[in-house]
Amino acid sequence: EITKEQRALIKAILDAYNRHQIPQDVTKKLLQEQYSAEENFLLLTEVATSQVQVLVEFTKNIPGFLSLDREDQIALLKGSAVEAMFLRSAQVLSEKKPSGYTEVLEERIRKSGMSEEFMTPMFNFYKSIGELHMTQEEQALLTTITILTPDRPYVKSHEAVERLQETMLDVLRKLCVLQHPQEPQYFARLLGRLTELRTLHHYHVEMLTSWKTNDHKFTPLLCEIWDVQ
Ligand SMILES: CC(C)c1onc(-c2c(Cl)cccc2Cl)c1COc1ccc(-c2ccc3c(C(=O)O)csc3c2)cc1
Repeated sequence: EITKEQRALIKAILDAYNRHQIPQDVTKKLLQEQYSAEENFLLLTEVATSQVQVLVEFTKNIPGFLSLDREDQIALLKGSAVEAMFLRSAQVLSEKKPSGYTEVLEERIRKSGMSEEFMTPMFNFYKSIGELHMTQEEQALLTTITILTPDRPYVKSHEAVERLQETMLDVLRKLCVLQHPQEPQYFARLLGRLTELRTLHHYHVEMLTSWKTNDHKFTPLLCEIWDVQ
């Protein structure tokens, strides 16, 4: 019972999701460079910065996003960047056919000078995403739903964002029923991941502080989007 409009919406979001990816010359470095806590941190910072740029381009292609209040668009991007990056890195780490990035990315995250306490929840999340075997459409829609979360700090037109998010939730719910007929709880499990993302987001604020105290530098874009420095 997916309508024609909803099919068009899925296509638009999936196309945007596939079109906007980190350039090869950036991700390739993860495979080539030395392994040291310093080098790993620098590489992850470079990749995260590139991922934020990709995220901004993807978000601009979410139908309806650009008609939101301009300041709300910024508030949604700032509020969702970390969660969208957890989702993206989770997809890379849980690829069935390891793209070669899977191992190196895990290794570099584990050895980037981040305190141990964040490893467990972070890698539990990665495991729980892997177990879902999400399709491309589900990954793209879940990222979209995360971005369109109305209760981010400083969002003024809460209802406008909520309406957009509900449109996407409705599409995702129908898609889950279609693509996972044997798993009636699948949609609920996906939404459970969004709750886990919020928790990781809270951890991430402390992660940044622990890196900062060890005098780790971020890029201007990351400082801007994460309100650090
Ligand atoms: C500033 C930095 C030290 C940092 O702080 N918190 C986190 C951070 C961490 Cl450590 C975990 C989760 C979220 C964040 Cl923000 C990070 C690193 O963030 C990342 C962002 C994005 C990728 C990422 C995306 C796509 C791809 C692809 C692909 O698309 O083909 C191939 S390799 C790859 C790698 C990895 C790490």
